[in-house]
Amino acid sequence: MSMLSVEGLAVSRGGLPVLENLSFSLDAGHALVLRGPNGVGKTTLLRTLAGLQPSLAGTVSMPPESMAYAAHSDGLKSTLTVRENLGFWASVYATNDIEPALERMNLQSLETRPAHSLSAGQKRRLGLARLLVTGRPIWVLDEPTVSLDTASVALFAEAVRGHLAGGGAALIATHIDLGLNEASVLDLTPFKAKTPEEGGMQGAFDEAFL
Ligand SMILES: Nc1ncnc2c1ncn2[C@@H]1O[C@H](COP(=O)(O)OP(=O)(O)OP(=O)(O)O)[C@@H](O)[C@H]1O
Repeated sequence: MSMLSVEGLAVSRGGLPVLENLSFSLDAGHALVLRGPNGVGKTTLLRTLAGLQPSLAGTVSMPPESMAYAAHSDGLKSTLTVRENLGFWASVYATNDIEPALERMNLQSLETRPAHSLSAGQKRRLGLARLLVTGRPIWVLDEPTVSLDTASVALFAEAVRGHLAGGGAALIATHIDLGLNEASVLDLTPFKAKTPEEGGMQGAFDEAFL
């Protein structure tokens, strides 16, 4: 059964249509990676799914309050420490235990540091740790690995695997190889679009390896 179902979706940015006729679904335990060149509309699609802007057409179905969205910005409170930031988000989402998130994103040694004093990659690890305290099953992630070093990318990929193994799902726009061999790919590159007759779904949904 699908956690997220998108049918005939059309999205716009700055008043101009960007993508149209997108249909795909995301099941529990699965990850879908969004690919496509700069400007094709990945961020616009994710913003629309997250409810930050209206669609032009189509439907998006998911259980209420099931999505956690991580945009380009880390959404951190700069004067709060790492631990306080996660505690803040845990209170927003009414979840309790932040220890697994601290551990999973390797933040224990930084927990007393104010967020403004962190490096870009450390901030990004904290921003991603926020996902773990939301308790939300559908992760929608826009370029989550920006600023991360190789070890942190692997840490993040492991966190995604853990999330999927726990029955969650993830939609991830990324230009890099996350090493998630089990993920499917939705390639938005216009010339790569396959017709249903060629074996593709609407939106050029294509089973592939990363
Ligand atoms: N704030 C904005 N106002 C108007 N147009 C915008 C705005 N942000 C993006 N656009 C335009 O909307 C289109 C889709 O942009 P979008 O950011 O969704 O692409 P993307 O696939 O996420 O790109 P990237 O890989 O560079 O992040 C582009 O043509 C872009 O120039």
